Amino acid sequence: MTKPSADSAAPSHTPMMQQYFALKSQHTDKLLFYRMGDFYELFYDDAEKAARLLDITLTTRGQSAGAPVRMAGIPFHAVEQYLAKLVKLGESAAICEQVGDPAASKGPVERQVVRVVTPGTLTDAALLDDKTDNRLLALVFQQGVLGIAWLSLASGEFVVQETRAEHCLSELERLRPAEILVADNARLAVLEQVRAPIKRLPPWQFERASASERLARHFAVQDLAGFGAQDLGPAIGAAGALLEYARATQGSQLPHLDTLRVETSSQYIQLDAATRRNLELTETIRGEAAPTLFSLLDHCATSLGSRLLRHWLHHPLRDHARIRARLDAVEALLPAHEPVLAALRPVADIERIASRIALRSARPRDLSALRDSLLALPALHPLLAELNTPLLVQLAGQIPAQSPVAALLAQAVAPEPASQLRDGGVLADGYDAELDQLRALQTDAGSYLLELEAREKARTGISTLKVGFNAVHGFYIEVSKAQDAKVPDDYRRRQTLKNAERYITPELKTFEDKALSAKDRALAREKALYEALLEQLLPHISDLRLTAQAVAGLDVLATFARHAASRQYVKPTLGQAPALDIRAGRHPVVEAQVDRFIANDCQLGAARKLLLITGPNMGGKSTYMRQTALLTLLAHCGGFVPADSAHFGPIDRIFTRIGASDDLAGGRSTFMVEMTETANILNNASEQALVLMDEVGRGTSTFDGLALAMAIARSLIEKNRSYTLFATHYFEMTRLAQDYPSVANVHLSAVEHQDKIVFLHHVEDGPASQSYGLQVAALAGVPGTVIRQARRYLAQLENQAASQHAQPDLFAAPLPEPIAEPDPLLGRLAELDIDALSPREALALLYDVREQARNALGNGGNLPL
Ligand SMILES: Nc1ncnc2c1ncn2[C@@H]1O[C@H](COP(=O)(O)OP(=O)(O)OP(=O)(O)O)[C@@H](O)[C@H]1O
Repeated sequence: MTKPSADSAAPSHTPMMQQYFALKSQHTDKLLFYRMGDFYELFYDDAEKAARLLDITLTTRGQSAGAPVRMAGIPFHAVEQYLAKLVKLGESAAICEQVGDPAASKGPVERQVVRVVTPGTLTDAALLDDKTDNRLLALVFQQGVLGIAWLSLASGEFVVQETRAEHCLSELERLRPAEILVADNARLAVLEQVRAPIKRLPPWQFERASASERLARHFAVQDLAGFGAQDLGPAIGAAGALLEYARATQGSQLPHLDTLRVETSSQYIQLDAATRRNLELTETIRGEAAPTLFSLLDHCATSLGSRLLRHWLHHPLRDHARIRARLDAVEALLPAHEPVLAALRPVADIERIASRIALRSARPRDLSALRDSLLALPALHPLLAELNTPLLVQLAGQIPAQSPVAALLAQAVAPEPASQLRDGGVLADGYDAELDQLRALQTDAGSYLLELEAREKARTGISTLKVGFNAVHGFYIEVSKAQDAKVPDDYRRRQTLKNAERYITPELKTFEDKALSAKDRALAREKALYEALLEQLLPHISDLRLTAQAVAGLDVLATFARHAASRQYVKPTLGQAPALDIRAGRHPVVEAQVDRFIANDCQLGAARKLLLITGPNMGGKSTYMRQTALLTLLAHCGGFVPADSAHFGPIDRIFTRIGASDDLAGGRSTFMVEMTETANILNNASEQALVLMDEVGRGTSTFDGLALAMAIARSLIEKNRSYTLFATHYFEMTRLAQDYPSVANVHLSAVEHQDKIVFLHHVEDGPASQSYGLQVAALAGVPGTVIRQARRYLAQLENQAASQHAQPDLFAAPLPEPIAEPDPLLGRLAELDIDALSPREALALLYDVREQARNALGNGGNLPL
C-alpha cells in the first residue's frame, strides 16, 4: 500500500485522494470500493488486487502526490456479482457511498463506508447460496476447553457451545463456517487445516467479562442465565467478539439476533471430520455436491427446507423422544406429503427476508414475496388438521392463519413491485393519499393539458393553438406566426420556431413545476414510506422466524415422507437395550445408481458386537459398511430408512476408517492418516459407538499390517466394545470368531463362472472361502500373461503357507523363479523340416530368423553373429 496514513494528510495529494486515504485507513484489510458516479473505483494496491482477482482492467486515474493513481473500476449496477466472486475467494470489501449533496459540497462529496461485506456476514440474496447456511464463527481456547460461537446473519441463528479442544477440527467440519474469528495472539496449529478465511482481532474483544455484558445489553437481559449460558466461559468470549464484528460490518444493532442458543455436544450423535467426509453426507469425497445423501434426499419444496435437511443430516439426534416425534410426523405425512409439498412450493425464503428486514436491507420484491408466502401458508392448515402428531400440531401452530404482516403488506406493497426502490412503483395505490396525489399528477397531465388547450382556444379565439411538451423547454402553448396578433398579454415567449412561437402562461408554469417535481417527490415519498414500513415490520421478526422454522421443518418431514412412499423406506424403531438390527437394508445412494441392489441384514447387539467382513474386492464390503452407518444416521435424523425393518439401541458416535486418502497438504502419508484416524477411534469409541474399519493395516508391510489389524480388532472387542464392522483381506483374522463369542464372520459372496467372477453382493455368514483377487485383476484388464504368472506365485505361496501355518508374506518368502513363456522363435525352429529345404530357402530362413531375433531383443541390428 502507498502508506495511506503517512500520506493522508500530505498536502500534495488531491483532496479526493486525501478523503480516500482517510477512509482506507479504517479498512486496511479490505478492498475499498469508492463510489464515483456510476462506478465503484479501487485505487493503488486494491486496484491491482481487484484487477487480478476479478479479471478487470487496471488503469490509472490522473495523478496525486506527483504519481499516477492506479485504478480499477466496476459499474455500480454490477457490484453484487463482483462481490460474490470476492467473498468466494475469501476477501472482504468495504463499500463506500457518496452521502453528501454534490451541489452543496465545495470539495469532494462527503463519503462514508456504509456496508462491509465479508465471507461470513453475507445477507444479500444475490451473494448467498439458497441451500447452505452462511456462518460466521469465533473460537476461543482456554485450558483445554474450546469455546465456539457461530451465527448466521441471514437467518438470525446465534449459537454457543463448549467442548474439548481436540474436537476443534470435527466441529469446524460440522459447522463449515464461511469465516472464522480468532484472537490475534492465538497460535492454533489446527487452523492451518481449515479452508475458511481467518480473521484475527484484538484479544480484548474475546474477553469474557465484557463480552458477557455486551451480550446481556444486546438481548436486553440482566445476565445470560435465561439462555442457560451463565456457566459458559470461553464460548461467551467468542460470542461477544462475534456480535461486535457482525454489528460493525452491518452498521446495525442486529435486532433479529433475538436469542442465544446453547448447544451441547451430547445432544447429537457425534461424527468426526473424517466420518462426515467418508459417509458423503453433503459432499462427495472428491468435494462434489452429488451424488450424496443430501443430493438424493433434497427434494424439498423450499430453500428453507433444503437448508434444514442439510443441518439435520449433520446433526443426528440422540434423544429418542425427539427422534420419535419426527418419525411419527413423517408417518402421518405419508398420505399427505404431496399436497403439503405443493402448498409449500410457493413459499419464499421467509427466514432470510426477515433478517434483511431487520437489517433494513430488504428489497421491494422481498416484501412482495413475503406477502405472497404468508397469504399462501394458511392453505396448509386444512391439510394438517387431520394429522395429529405432537410435532405437526406444534409446527402448524407456528403458521398463522391470519398474519398481520400479510395484511399490512397486502395493503402497502404493489402487487408486482419494481425490483429497485429507486425506480418507484413499489408501494400500492391507495396506501398513502399523498403518494396517490403525486402519482396522479404524473398520469393525469394528459387530460389537464387537453382541457387547458380547449380553454385557451376559447379565450384567445386561436383555433390552431396547441399545448405540448418537450424535454428541453418543458410545457408550452404553440401559436402559428400568422396568429401572432391574437396572443394575449399574459403569454411569455419560450421558444421561436420557423413558423410558430411557443409560449408559457403563469398557470401552465405552475402546473409544470408541480408535474416535474411530482416524480421526484413521489420517489422521495415512497422511500420514506418504505422505511416506515420496514420499521413497522420490525416487531414481527421473531414471529416470522418461527413461521420460517415451521415451514422448514414441515418441508423436511414431508420430503422424508415422500421418499418413504416412493422408495419403500420404513419407519425405524428405537429402544434402550443395546442393538443395531437392520433387516434387508439398502445403501440409499448406491441403490439409486444400480439396476438391482441386493439388500443385506446387519445384526449387532450386546452379544454380537463385531462383524468381521471378508470377501472379494468389488464385492460390496464398503457399500455394506457405509449403508449401515447411513441408515443409522438417517434414522436418528428422524427419517425413514431403506430396509425391511431397522431397530436401534442408544448410539452416541459414528466413527469411520474407510478408504485411503493422502493428506499431502497436511504432510501426512496414507498410512499416517489411517493410523491417526484409528488412534482417534481407539481412544474415544464407547460401547454405544458404531465403528467402521475398512482394511486397516493395508498401507504397510503384510506382517506389520496384519499385526496391527489384529491388535486393533482385539482392542475394539475387549476395551471399546463398540458396534464394529471390520472389513479385511487378512484371512488370519477370521479366527477371532473362535476366540471371542461377540465376534462373527460374514462375507460378501461371489461365484466363479467360466473363469470369470460374478459378484452376488450378498452378505452371508462365515468367512469368505477365497479372495478372488486375481479374478478381479483380470476383470480390470490386467494382461493375461501377468495373471497367469500371478496364479503360479499364488500356488507356491499357498503351499508354503500350508506347510508353515502362517499368513504368507510376499516379502519374507523367497520368490519363485519366473516361469518363461515359450519363445516363438524356438517353436518355429522346432517345427522345421530341414531336409525339405533348398539351400536358397535355408538361407532366406536364416535371414528371417535373424530378423525375428533382433526384433525380439529390441536391437536395431547390431547383433554379433
Ligand atoms: N448390495 C449391492 N447390490 C448391488 N450392487 C452392489 C452392492 N454392493 C456393492 N455393489 C456394487 O459393487 C461396487 C463395489 O462395491 P464396494 O466398493 O462396496 O466393494 P468393496 O468390496 O468394498 O471393494 P474394495 O475391497 O475393492 O474396496 C459398488 O460400486 C456397487 O456398484
